[in-house]
Amino acid sequence: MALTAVVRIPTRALLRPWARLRDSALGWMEPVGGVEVSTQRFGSQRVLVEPASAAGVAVMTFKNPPVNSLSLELLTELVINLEKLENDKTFRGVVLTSDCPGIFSAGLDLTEICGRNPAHYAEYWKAVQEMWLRLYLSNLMLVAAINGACPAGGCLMSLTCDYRVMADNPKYAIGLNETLLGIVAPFWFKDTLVNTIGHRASERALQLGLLFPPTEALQVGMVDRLVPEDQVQSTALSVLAQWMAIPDHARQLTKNMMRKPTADGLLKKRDEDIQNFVSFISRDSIQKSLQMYLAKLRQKKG
Ligand SMILES: CC/C=C\C/C=C\C/C=C\C=C\CC(=O)SCCNC(=O)CCNC(=O)[C@H](O)C(C)(C)COP(=O)(O)OP(=O)(O)OC[C@H]1O[C@@H](n2cnc3c(N)ncnc32)[C@H](O)[C@@H]1OP(=O)(O)O
Repeated sequence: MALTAVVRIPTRALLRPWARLRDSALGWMEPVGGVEVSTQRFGSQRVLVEPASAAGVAVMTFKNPPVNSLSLELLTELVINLEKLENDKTFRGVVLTSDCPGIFSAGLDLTEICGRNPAHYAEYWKAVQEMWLRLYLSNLMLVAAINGACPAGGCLMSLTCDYRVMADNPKYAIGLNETLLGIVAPFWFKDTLVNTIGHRASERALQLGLLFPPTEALQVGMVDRLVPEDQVQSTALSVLAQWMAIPDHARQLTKNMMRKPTADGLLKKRDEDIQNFVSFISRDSIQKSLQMYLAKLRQKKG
């Protein structure tokens, strides 16, 4: 079924993006000559992209059941869809969210880093790096609508966003819990956290592998806002509407100025980071820890 519709955004609003917010607030919807905005839903098996009702905004929904673990396929699809949005200059902001009830993302797919061969670990780690670099340096405004549990790689993904809205449900937790699995968050995970919550709080959180319930996550600055579960996405969209009022070029240059030095840390030594990861994850002791952790997860039900 064709879902394409075309909305026309006046050229003056594209030249002055902040005018769009004001114009739409005034109920100005007249289709006058301008640039075509596709409202077509696109995406792939595990990543759905839907234009939101506000012009220039899309919602990217992860649907990799049961827990949105970041498999190689999901990572690849995420990057491809993000690139599509970036290449389509009509989009300025994206909400990232999940289709898995109660789970934003369970983080890296443990079956990708457990019981495989070094070539697979290298390929997988490159995809993890790529996901982080693309999201962290994206020119788009990214808002995470965290509608469930958000450990480890899921937390990292949300930390790449410009703003985080989380469901105020004490059952959910967010954090970089790698040490609980007997593994170590790489330096760029650490840097992303430090840039968000500061050095001391990061050191404590990383050493203890803390998973913060929503209220504590808000207190420490890991998320920016808590709302009832059914308002997570709508709040994320209204936050984006506020950010849209800022001229893109100024906001993008500012974002780049804040983030590029951190990203450069990895860009300068991607291959070395891959080698470190492969040799670390291939150790027998690490593989044993991961197998035990996976077994515990699987036993939980039994
Ligand atoms: C010196 C340093 C050099 C280099 C750096 C080295 C190393 C760094 C390496 C890696 C960094 C990794 C970061 C990560 O992201 S690791 C992943 C961490 N994730 C977690 O700890 C989350 C684990 N999952 C959970 O806590 C829960 O599943 C939940 C809270 C997300 C959801 O709970 P539910 O009760 O709703 O669901 P479950 O019954 O627990 O799970 C359902 C199903 O899914 C499987 N599963 C869960 N999480 C994962 C996962 N991350 N990967 C793969 N599979 C997962 C779980 O086993 C169940 O499977 P079955 O149905 O039983 O088969």
